[in-house]
Amino acid sequence: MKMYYDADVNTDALKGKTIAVIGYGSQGRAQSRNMADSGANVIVGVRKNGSSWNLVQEDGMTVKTIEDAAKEADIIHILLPDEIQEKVYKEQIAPYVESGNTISFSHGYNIHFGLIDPAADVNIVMFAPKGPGSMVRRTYEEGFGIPGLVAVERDATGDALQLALGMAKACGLTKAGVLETTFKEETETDLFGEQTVLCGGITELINAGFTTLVEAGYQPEIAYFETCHEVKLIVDLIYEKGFAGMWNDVSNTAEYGGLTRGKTIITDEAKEGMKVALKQIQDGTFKKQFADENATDGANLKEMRAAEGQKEIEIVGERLRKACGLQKDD
Ligand SMILES: NC(=O)C1=CN([C@@H]2O[C@H](COP(=O)(O)OP(=O)(O)OC[C@H]3O[C@@H](n4cnc5c(N)ncnc54)[C@H](OP(=O)(O)O)[C@@H]3O)[C@@H](O)[C@H]2O)C=CC1
Ligand SMILES: CC[C@](O)(C(C)=O)C(=O)O
Ligand SMILES: [Mg+2]
Ligand SMILES: [Mg+2]
Repeated sequence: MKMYYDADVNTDALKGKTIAVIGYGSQGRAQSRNMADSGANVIVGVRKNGSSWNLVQEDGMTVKTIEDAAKEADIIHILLPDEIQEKVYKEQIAPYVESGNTISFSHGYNIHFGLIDPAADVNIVMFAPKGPGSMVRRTYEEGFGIPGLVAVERDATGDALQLALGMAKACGLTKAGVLETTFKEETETDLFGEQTVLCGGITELINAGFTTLVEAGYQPEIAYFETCHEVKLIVDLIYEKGFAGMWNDVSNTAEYGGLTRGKTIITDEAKEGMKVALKQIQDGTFKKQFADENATDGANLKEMRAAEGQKEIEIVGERLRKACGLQKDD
């Protein structure tokens, strides 16, 4: 394992460099503000008719069209949704990329799957915060950072790693530590994590627990507290102290019940499903399915999104979060 901290980054790694952050969404907004607040020369490239354009200006950052930002930059850090990066890169970025420039990402998807293929005299790097944009910004404002990953796919100029680390440091990540990886490893593990555990797995687990209790006649609000609300509090314990720290903090009853019953819920069958999901990531099946989905303008995704919003747990949850002051009225 190779971990980089603040002290491993050359102090002048980004000296004289202009960084164009392309996209001002979850990661783009957080990362560009952090880097600018750290003293880096950051410009933001977004489309003129989109909602980000005004937001960049309201935040006091320099806004440009994607083409102008790409033209001006030494480092082009692409933080657009993965599914549109290929088109925007080909049409609005690639024509302006010069020899010795750096193309940077926070997820290896488009490079690993061969959708973006910069010229041979261009660096290809990644630094990826291991968490959502809101946390990237919040922890930076608190004087720390979240951990991240760094990878160099191509070092054309001899200083590609330091450029990536310079940006990671400016975002606050090297305060917590940045682990070296490859585009392949980051892409495959990130997709696996979000599909099977972090996003896909946990929502299905929570909803299965919630509906089991409701169908058995318990109040939905009680079911929500037990199967959803407390998840964060228990995961916070695991986040801070590991499984052992969590088991130590909960009652002996919970520890005994959890250790004997957990395995009967997440059985070998669940692990077999995880293996299938991993295989589909590795052999390109998922990439093809996602591309086909995007070719229909996300028709299935829109339907699934709408169905999620209609779930009882979402309706009960919103009411309860507002009643408890955990969520503000819209
Ligand atoms: N979300 C996260 O927390 C994490 C994301 N990542 C990676 O970071 C990258 C960015 O993800 P994320 O921040 O979620 O992206 P977002 O979906 O939040 O990006 C939104 C931004 O993209 C712009 N955009 C959307 N469509 C277009 C288009 N057709 N043409 C031009 N601009 C467009 C939007 O502009 P407008 O306002 O004009 O629509 C907006 O500025 C991805 O590679 C992702 O995998 C990595 C770690 C965590
Ligand atoms: C877990 C989802 C994620 O991979 C992330 C926040 O790291 C993403 O793609 O948004
Ligand atoms: Mg991730
Ligand atoms: Mg991801």
